[in-house]
Amino acid sequence: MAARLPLIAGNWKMNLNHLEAIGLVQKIAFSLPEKYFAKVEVAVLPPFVDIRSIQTLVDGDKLLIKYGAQDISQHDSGAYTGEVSGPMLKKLACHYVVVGHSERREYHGETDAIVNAKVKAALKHEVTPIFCFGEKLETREAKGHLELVRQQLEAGLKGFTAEQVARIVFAYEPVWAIGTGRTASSADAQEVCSLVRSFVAEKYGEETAAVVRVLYGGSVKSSNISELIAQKDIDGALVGGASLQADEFSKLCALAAGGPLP
Ligand SMILES: O=C[C@H](O)COP(=O)(O)O
Repeated sequence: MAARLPLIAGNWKMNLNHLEAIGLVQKIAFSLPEKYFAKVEVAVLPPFVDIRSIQTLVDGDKLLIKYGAQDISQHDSGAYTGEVSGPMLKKLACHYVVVGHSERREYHGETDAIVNAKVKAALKHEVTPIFCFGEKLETREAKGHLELVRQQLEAGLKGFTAEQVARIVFAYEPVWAIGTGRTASSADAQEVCSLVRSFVAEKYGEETAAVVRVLYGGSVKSSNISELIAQKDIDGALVGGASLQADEFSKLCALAAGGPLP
């Protein structure tokens, strides 16, 4: 199986203005010297208004930290008030964009079809989509999580070729574990991440399945990252709350890199 570099992506959600963003990225960069980046890819996903400042910092100081956005429009341009397009993100040299986060699905009515269109827009403009999916608590309790995730994958990937799927980062985020302090057990997370890889193998071939990265997200912290990342099919984490604290996030990234702690 091809080696997959772990990815730790910090989704800041609606936190930190552009000045605070600069401070946080500087602290993370200071804590994580170059040697860590050979073993883990580190990305921050700030609010749109912070991205230009982070780009300037990363470029100016030649930082190895990557960055991206939390959403993308399915359209390239036009009368879509409040939206930000793929070409705009590309121009800011964004590496990643989160698509289909449960908070967008829940609060902004994003359907699987919209998520599919947004993943497509990201791929078109060469910004790597971090495609999110996952079940709510009632589905998990009814043991319907594997079927639901399969449906979300079918719908989200509709119409894509194996070459396109190979460029997607998958993120399994059980909604009941987001911001609740309740992490899925590593076995539960592995069960779904393994399903994702099998699904990709079945539909797009073993080679594609071997290269795609599958992240887990939901109350990931420095205290649980090692166990999660030790699972065969978990290639990193999408981190919310813990990505807002420089010390905690740097420690988490260092552990994902296999240490030593900064
Ligand atoms: O995108 C990140 C996830 O929603 C996880 O957030 P959390 O780490 O605060 O639970």
